[in-house]
Amino acid sequence: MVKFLTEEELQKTFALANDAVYFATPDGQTKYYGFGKQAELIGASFAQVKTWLATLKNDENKPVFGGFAFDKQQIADSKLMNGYFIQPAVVYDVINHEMLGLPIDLVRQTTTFDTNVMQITDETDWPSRIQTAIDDMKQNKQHEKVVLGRQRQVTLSDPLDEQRLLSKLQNSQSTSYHFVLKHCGELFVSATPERLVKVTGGQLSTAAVAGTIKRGADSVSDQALADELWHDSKNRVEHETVVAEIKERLQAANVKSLQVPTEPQILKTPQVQHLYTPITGQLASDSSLLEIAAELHPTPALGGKPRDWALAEIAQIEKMPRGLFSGPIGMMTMDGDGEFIVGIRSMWYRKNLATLFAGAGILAASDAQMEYQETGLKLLPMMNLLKEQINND
Ligand SMILES: C=C(O[C@@H]1C=C(C(=O)O)C=C[C@H]1O)C(=O)O
Repeated sequence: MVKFLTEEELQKTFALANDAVYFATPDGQTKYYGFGKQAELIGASFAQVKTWLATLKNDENKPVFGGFAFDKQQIADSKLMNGYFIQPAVVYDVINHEMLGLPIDLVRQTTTFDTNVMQITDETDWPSRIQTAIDDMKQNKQHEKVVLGRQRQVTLSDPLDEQRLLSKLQNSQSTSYHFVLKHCGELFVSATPERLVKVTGGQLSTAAVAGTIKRGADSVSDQALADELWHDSKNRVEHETVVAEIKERLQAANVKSLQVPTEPQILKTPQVQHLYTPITGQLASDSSLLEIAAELHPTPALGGKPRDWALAEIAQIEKMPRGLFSGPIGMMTMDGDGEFIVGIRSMWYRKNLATLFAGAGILAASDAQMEYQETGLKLLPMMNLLKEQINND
């Protein structure tokens, strides 16, 4: 019998492989590594992925992994950020100790460096740019919400140590999903608390995650902040917009037995706490995971309301296209099950340059400076990973 690789060996293999993927869920039910390439699709749309899936070999129910770009804007010099899907040559299902496919040969050696952060560039004019959206929403009541993102460029002294990155990621952000996709020397990394949609045997689960406040220094102040968030009308409206829209779109997609709690819960990450509403239902027999993902994306947690106005605002106010940031990323098996999460708290890395992303829901009642601070907290999971590249253990 072939010995299953240890986590450390899997992380090392990730660093050595040209094509690799890692996907783990916070409920501990899913943890996959994939290496090598059996099939791929570059620049994927929902329709293209559907057609592509039908061409793949189905023998082992080997999953495919990948992500859709947030919108149609293109990043000119990327083979990953405009949408990319891969069926790896081999997939290691860590939870079930199963290997699907044949191990690939990796003879290359990696050299590891102590990688330092050399330079950080922020969009310091972001508050004044988002103020134009706030002013517009004050004037035009039908413009309810737009989620605006900013990017931070971090220049590194040396290449990323991917093995270290994976091992540090696993020990951080325990209430978030972990996703790392590598192709053509580019890496997309996300530690996101937000599920877009999961389907298991026709049972569908999604969630609204919107409305944010910082964490407290101790449990008393943390609870006080959670209470403040839960009772804050701006955040409750922001959250309710997302819940209502998800519900409406699922009903339009003929999802049955919808369960939508009337009041939100609190979801905590180490940096922030969110309003959170889990939503479940039953997929119609003629529907699919991909169809629901296409229907839901972008929810007003990442786009806004009305959707078309918000997408136009995003394209106009944000300086650079988002690529996979806030796009649906995840995995699917050939039998129709799978899970897409929302690619936030994320970064794109290539050639010693990391681009970090964070966004915030903007309403007429928003304060631009506070939203800038909130996005600063949302950049921390990826900043911490970069800082932990330095060998100090
Ligand atoms: C857009 C992001 O987060 C989204 C915006 C939130 C908000 O504004 O309250 C909360 C969670 C996410 O839906 C991000 O983290 O980049």
